[in-house]
Amino acid sequence: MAAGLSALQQSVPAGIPVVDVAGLYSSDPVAQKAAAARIGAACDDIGFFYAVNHNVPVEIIDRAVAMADTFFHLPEQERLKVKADSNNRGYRDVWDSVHRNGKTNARDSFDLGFPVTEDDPEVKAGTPLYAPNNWPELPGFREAIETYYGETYKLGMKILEGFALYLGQPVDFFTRHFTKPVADMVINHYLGNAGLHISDQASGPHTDHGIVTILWQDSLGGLEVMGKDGNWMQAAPLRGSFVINIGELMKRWTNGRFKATVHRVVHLRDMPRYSMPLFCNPNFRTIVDPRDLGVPESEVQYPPVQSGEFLLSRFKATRKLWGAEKRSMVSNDDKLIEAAAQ
Ligand SMILES: O=C(O)CCC(=O)C(=O)O
Ligand SMILES: [Fe+2]
Repeated sequence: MAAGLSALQQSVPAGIPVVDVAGLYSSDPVAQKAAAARIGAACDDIGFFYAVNHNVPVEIIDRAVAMADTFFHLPEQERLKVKADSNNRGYRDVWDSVHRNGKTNARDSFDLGFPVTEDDPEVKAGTPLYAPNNWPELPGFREAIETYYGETYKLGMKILEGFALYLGQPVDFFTRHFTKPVADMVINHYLGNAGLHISDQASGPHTDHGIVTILWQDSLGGLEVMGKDGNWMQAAPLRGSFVINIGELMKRWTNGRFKATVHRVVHLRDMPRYSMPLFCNPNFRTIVDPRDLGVPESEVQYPPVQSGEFLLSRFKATRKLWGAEKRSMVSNDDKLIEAAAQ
């Protein structure tokens, strides 16, 4: 069963639109364009929207969450058997991700990527960010998470088709760069602990690094998005929806037209919170250049970057496993992030 429009009846903040994406799956070009127009308008405006009618079966989401919960209840020594290296595959303990104020984010996670094998040419060549996934010996875990990954990945590709239509490009303008994508998924487990202070943010203020994020969050809330007025808006959980948001690479590709908006997670409750973002990023060597979208030379705000190198620079600035000491964002939004982190 796909998640339905009943979600629309639930309360969501005025600044974050709810978009019915069913048109993207239609063979009718009018329906496709209409969905793409709503998606594009949201990305031009705040860079965040809720996607409903997205074709990801709720049973697959529920199963992934249940298996994630089982994994995070394993004894720490079991979780550490699949400890992540600097390829973002496996278990990352609370120590790894650092917040702007020097504190660690109050969460641990399980990370995986687009499936590749040991004998994949990129893996053999040692290209960063390509590595086989690092699965725990937990019956049912791999199957549930791989299935979830596959379904949300399909949604990500549909959304990229919507972006292409909206921007007047061939439908595969973005997806053609996703033959071996650096599309990492993270299962976030926010510890939750009564007595945490607001500065112990579960996830400090940040913008996402890549093209587009497909985020599932549980029913506890805590995700906050910075509004244009500088105030935080609660991105309240909307049952059956995904939160979709634009990252820095897509902002660059669209020459600043699509917004990569600062967000954070504040979770001060005495119970764990789960979220599962899928970060849709293209093949490592994709060149992200606003001129490809017809931006005249004189108006180009962002020089071309190689997607993989750009992501690496961001990981190095934010993750201890990659050498970061204190979060220092490589972003035009640095001032905003600084202000938000006070
Ligand atoms: O947990 C959430 O709701 C958001 C997580 C997030 O923003 C991220 O992992 O980039
Ligand atoms: Fe994020």
